[in-house]
Amino acid sequence: MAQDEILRCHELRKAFGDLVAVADVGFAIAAGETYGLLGPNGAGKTTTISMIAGILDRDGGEVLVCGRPHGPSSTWGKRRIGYVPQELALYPDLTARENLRFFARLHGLGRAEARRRIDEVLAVVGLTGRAEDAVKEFSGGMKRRLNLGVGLLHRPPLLILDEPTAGVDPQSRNAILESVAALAGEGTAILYTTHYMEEAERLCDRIGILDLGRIRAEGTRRELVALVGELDRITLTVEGPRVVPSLQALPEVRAATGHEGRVEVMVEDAGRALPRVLGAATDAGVTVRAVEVHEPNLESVFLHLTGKALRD
Ligand SMILES: Nc1ncnc2c1ncn2[C@@H]1O[C@H](COP(=O)(O)OP(=O)(O)OP(=O)(O)O)[C@@H](O)[C@H]1O
Repeated sequence: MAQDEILRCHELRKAFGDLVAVADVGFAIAAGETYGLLGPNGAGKTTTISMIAGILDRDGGEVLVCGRPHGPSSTWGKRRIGYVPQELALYPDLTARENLRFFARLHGLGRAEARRRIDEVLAVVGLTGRAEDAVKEFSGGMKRRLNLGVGLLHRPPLLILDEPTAGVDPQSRNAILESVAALAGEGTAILYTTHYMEEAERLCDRIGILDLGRIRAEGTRRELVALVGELDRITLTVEGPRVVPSLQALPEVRAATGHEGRVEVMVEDAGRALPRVLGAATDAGVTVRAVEVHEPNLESVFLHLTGKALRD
């Protein structure tokens, strides 16, 4: 095990009757790393993380939390996991602070420690100003933020989030994404499931693409894009002599075409190629009026790997 490895799972399997929900899933997450499980509805995300959290019996495979085997009967592992389910687990008649106090007691936090920790958690999820309000008066997004706060009370080294932004307003979504990034910055290992590719791209260091209960590919966004052979596209709006032949001569350029003052250049890595492309254009005596860079996203990777769109 790598020294800072917080989670490792392999060969996870789960069937519901004849339906194989998770066929063979494995990955590892280090401290401070955010791992995204990206897949459409029904791909097996919730089933996978429920087995990892130890709230669902698995048919096969292994889960190690901080190096120790973990399962439904392991309280050692559960103390190291903060699991935030899709469904809200809050008492609507209690205030935010009272809810947190209740769950802090369940975690066995002492009175003084609980008070300190509740204040910290309220700040992390951006609800300090609403701490004394009853949860039934909260918006859906605020309830989701409090739900996240409950999962943080015991300072778990591993945080598991099941589509934490599904159906929340943009302000709460942003607050949740910022909280998650801050927690990762403090060293928490985060397992994040989503079918929003923008969130996976923004938050996750590595992404596993899950389809029909299997991880079809894994890596950083750039690695995944490279894996399926997608290229970046640079579009130049130009004035002046023909520039396409000198662009085609650059080793970074896979293809270049031009039409009516617009030149399309295909490259592997736009960030690296752009200075050379602009330099070649200037050398050819061309004035560049505008530059646009289009990087292929995870949606196209997903389509490539599975033949279907992420969102139905
Ligand atoms: N308790 C259950 N009994 C029977 N089938 C189940 C059960 N839980 C999940 N399934 C099925 O297993 C498959 C995977 O479901 P799962 O909830 O893990 O997917 P998901 O990727 O989390 O999807 P979503 O984004 O909709 O939550 C689906 O076909 C689902 O209908």
